[in-house]
Amino acid sequence: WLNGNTDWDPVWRSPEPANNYDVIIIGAGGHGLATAYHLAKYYKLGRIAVLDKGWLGGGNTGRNTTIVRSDYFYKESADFYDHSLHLYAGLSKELNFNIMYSARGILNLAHSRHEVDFQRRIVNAMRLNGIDAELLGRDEVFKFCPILNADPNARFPIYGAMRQKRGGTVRHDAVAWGYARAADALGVDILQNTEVTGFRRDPNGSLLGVETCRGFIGARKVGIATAGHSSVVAQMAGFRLPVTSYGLQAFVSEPVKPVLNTVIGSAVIGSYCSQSDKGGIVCGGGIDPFPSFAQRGSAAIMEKVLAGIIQLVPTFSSLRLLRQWSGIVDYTADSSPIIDRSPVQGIYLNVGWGGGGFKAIPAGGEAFAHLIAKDEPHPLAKAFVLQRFRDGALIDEAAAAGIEH
Ligand SMILES: Cc1cc2nc3c(=O)[nH]c(=O)nc-3n(C[C@H](O)[C@H](O)[C@H](O)COP(=O)(O)OP(=O)(O)OC[C@H]3O[C@@H](n4cnc5c(N)ncnc54)[C@H](O)[C@@H]3O)c2cc1C
Ligand SMILES: CSCC(=O)[O-]
Repeated sequence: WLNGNTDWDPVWRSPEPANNYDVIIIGAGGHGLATAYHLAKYYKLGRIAVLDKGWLGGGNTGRNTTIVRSDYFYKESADFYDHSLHLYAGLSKELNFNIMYSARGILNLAHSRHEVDFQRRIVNAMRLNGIDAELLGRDEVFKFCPILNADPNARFPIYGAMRQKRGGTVRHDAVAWGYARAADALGVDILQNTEVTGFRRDPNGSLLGVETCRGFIGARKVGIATAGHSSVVAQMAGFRLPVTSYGLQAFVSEPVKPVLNTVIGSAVIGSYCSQSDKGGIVCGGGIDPFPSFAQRGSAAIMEKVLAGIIQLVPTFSSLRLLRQWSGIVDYTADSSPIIDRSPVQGIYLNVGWGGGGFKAIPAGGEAFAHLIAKDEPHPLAKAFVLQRFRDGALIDEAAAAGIEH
């Protein structure tokens, strides 16, 4: 149906596993699929397979709140995420698939003059890094987003906001589907329902391939892009990672007419939301305060996040909640990712994105493919290495990495 013929034409194949590949990527989320696409298109690295224990895009890439932005504090992060945002702007054309990038802006609200002072410092730091951040005064905020609570006596009155105009939203499923279709068309085998259960190495410790629920599959290079399960997969290969997995929830209301023209969030309140193209108000907040591999979440977080949303937009109190879900996010100590070789020769890592890796998928795929193909870090990812946790060269983006993360 994609190519105009009448009988059903799959958007991607469902091949049987080959006996071996040149590269196996574990995890058919956005990062894994984007990596395979880059390896096939730009490095022509022979036989490539992406394995997923479930369905492609069924992990965090299909469960997130679709925000993209690059308003990070440190230069290493700003350069990386801004490159990703620029890639997103051209991705529909690159993949010939409408990923619905909407540069509707993102507002980080300030609720005191002290917060405004703090945001002024952050905006200046971002502008020094070339990021289009700006500081809005109170009146400018309500002119840009009229539905916000303008009551000066509110529990959290709005004093101003930090805005990034190029921030906004992207349709998350479309990112996974677009990369999957393009990678498949380049000959990448996407093996869904193929759980990796272990690694096989020869007596000298050299990597031979992966054990899966569909048998052994050989490969000399394996990339791990399994987000919340990255520590589980790393343990199969015999090493530990400095990541902890938590549940991160999201919520969507019943669909309503267009009322919210941008992304709004408040670090102090711990809630953020935007309106999806289907009309639902998509809400998110902080992680569940305990490590977990359960893709559900606690009611306490739901109550806290939704109470915060109603603070920001009181009229949303009349909305009915349609659905709640959760993903498992892998957090590092500094809320920055790990794109690096692992301690095991031939195994590579693209993990640690926590609650903020959707915006990084295009650049993450490019950087991870570069690392696997050339066995050296991508220029934009040189700082995101494991060694930083030993020598303390952390890139602490906990504040910029989203709400209460
Ligand atoms: C509720 C929520 C809201 C979020 N909101 C945003 C946002 O607005 N903006 C943003 O930038 N980021 C956001 N994030 C974070 C973002 O979604 C993730 O960082 C990003 O999607 C990670 O992509 P990935 O490809 O690394 O992981 P995933 O998409 O999770 O893919 C990993 C895949 O690995 C597979 N896998 C795991 N173990 C195995 C195994 N043993 N064998 C085979 N396959 C395996 C899984 O099935 C999964 O499909 C949010 C996350 C959540 C949960
Ligand atoms: C989960 S918060 C999303 C983000 O990083 O903007």
